[in-house]
Amino acid sequence: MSDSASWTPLHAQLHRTLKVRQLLPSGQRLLVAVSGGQDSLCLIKLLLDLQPKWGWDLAIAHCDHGWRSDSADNAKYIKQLAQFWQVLFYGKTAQQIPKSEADARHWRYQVLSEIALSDDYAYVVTGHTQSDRAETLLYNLIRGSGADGLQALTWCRPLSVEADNNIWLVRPMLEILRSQTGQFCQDQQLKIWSDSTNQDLKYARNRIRTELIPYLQTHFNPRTEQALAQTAELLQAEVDYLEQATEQLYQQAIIFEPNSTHLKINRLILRQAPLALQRRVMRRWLQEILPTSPTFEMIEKLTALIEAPNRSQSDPFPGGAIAKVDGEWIYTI
Ligand SMILES: Nc1ncnc2c1ncn2[C@@H]1O[C@H](COP(=O)(O)OP(=O)(O)OP(=O)(O)O)[C@@H](O)[C@H]1O
Repeated sequence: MSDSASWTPLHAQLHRTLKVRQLLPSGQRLLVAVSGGQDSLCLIKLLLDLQPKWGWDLAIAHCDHGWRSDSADNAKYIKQLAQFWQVLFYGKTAQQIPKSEADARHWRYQVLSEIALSDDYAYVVTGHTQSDRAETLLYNLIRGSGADGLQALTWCRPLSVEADNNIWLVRPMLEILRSQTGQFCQDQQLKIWSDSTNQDLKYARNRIRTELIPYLQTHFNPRTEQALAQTAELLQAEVDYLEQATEQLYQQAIIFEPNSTHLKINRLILRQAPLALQRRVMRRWLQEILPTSPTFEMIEKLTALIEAPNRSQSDPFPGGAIAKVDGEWIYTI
């Protein structure tokens, strides 16, 4: 613990989570993503205080999207904090202002990935909370997601799906509420850099946070955030299990045609499997052949071919591929 810090229940909670879940092993180099909001400030302060116990090498990364008039001052503030804490600071400014939240996120993760790769950080750590998890679950539920989207924010995942670079994105605060991070910053007298775009109700996520969750808390369940996060936690284990079973079934049922890029899949093997796995295998197959993510309708059409009469075929998928039934096989042309 640093000199001025005292051990609070939140320190103990994070320490316990890190131990039980083995999220950030001792002695590792950690790149902590700090926006200046209450969650990531709470995260970095807790990690700094726990550092003597774990022996990590900590650094701070801040990404300036440039989309608020106070963006540069925000970045400067984080740099000053890093200097005060004597922690290495990486500040990156977007060359072009991102057009959407999704673009901003994409750029941010790319930047974090590049820093981690070039300066040898095996872990990038973010301040996502239990409240974020609950909101993400609700957001995805309303948009019609399956269990995969509802598991909402996992504790740990590879930072980049494309590159095999062994950098992990870790979210150690998924059991800590936003109300707790706010209280912690206040108790520790940490100045929060408030993000005016967080109040903008044109962003669906903000409306879920400021209107929908409080409504659910008042009228249905005061522990709405915890309950939704718990659902996400349960679904995470179930999705892991289903994905393993899917992979096994896929490998049993699929055949790669020699001298061709075509794949064919065995209907008799798939018929033995439950619908949940049939759908997942078909999604997996479509992910191989389509240029875009498969939709629910596409997966349903392909799944229907498992029981369809011989010579049935699908409508063209994006990119032009068609699936056809030939006896015990479904193949694409
Ligand atoms: N500008 C930034 N610079 C550095 N880290 C950031 C920045 N913005 C967000 N983060 C990191 O990401 C975490 C989540 O932030 P926020 O909820 O605003 O992002 P999000 O885009 O909703 O999340 P996600 O990236 O999972 O979709 C923060 O706690 C912080 O660790």
